[in-house]
Amino acid sequence: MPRFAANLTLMFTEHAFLDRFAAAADAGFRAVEFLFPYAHPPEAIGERLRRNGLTQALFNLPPGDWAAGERGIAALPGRFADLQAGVETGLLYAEATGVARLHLMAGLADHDDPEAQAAYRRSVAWAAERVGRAGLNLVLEPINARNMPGYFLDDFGAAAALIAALNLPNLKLQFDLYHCQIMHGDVTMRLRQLMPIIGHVQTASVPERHEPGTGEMNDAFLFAELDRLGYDGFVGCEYNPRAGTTEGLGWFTPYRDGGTAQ
Ligand SMILES: O=C(O)C(=O)[C@@H](O)CO
Ligand SMILES: [Mg+2]
Repeated sequence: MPRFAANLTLMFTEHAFLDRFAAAADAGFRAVEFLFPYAHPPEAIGERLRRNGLTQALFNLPPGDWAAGERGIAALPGRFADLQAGVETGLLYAEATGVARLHLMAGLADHDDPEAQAAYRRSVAWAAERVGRAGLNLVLEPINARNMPGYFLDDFGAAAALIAALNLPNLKLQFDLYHCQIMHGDVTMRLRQLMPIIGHVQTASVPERHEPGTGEMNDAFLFAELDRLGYDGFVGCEYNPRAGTTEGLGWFTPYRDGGTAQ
């Protein structure tokens, strides 16, 4: 039975961010994820988790200047000091929340540019080692070009090749089912092939990025496949509710009160 994590950046937006933790718990979620916690003090996030009996499944390391259009800085030459500072900030929130994995965004860069490739490899290696010293995994997520034009990490094979090349025990793949379908298709076979390096999974319908079961994929089949493959992590619900978060949770009924993954 997959352990689903409500994505509080996209779900329960009927409430202020810090009130979404209670809304997710009231809806039956036992875990949450979000893109960024940095607008709030770490203690406030930790307190909401404890108060609502929630596990923090994932969040992203600081992405640079998001409002100015940056989507991560790991592949941007000349931003290594910013990358290092961002990891230290992320670790403060990791300590406050007890999260076991952090996502490092690559940024908007040409994936064929040797300087961007070198910057990214250096950033990933350093960040993985640094978060590893705190007992955490670092995950890398390929993102499709429709949602994020120009994003550096835009291929599951490239992500898997870098993870293999660096061969770090805490460096894993963030397998977003939505992106895989859009970029490559063949989702079940890629899950089977990449399962040994998967550190986090996310779900959303394709092409609209709504609730599971509302798009072209048989999402329930994929969730069962995760069970068949022995995946014991979280599945982040990174979707935009079609019409009200709670109204759209019918898909979740068979999975409510999932397990206790860390
Ligand atoms: O865009 C996605 O998909 C994500 O998982 C965001 O957190 C950006 O990485
Ligand atoms: Mg994702």
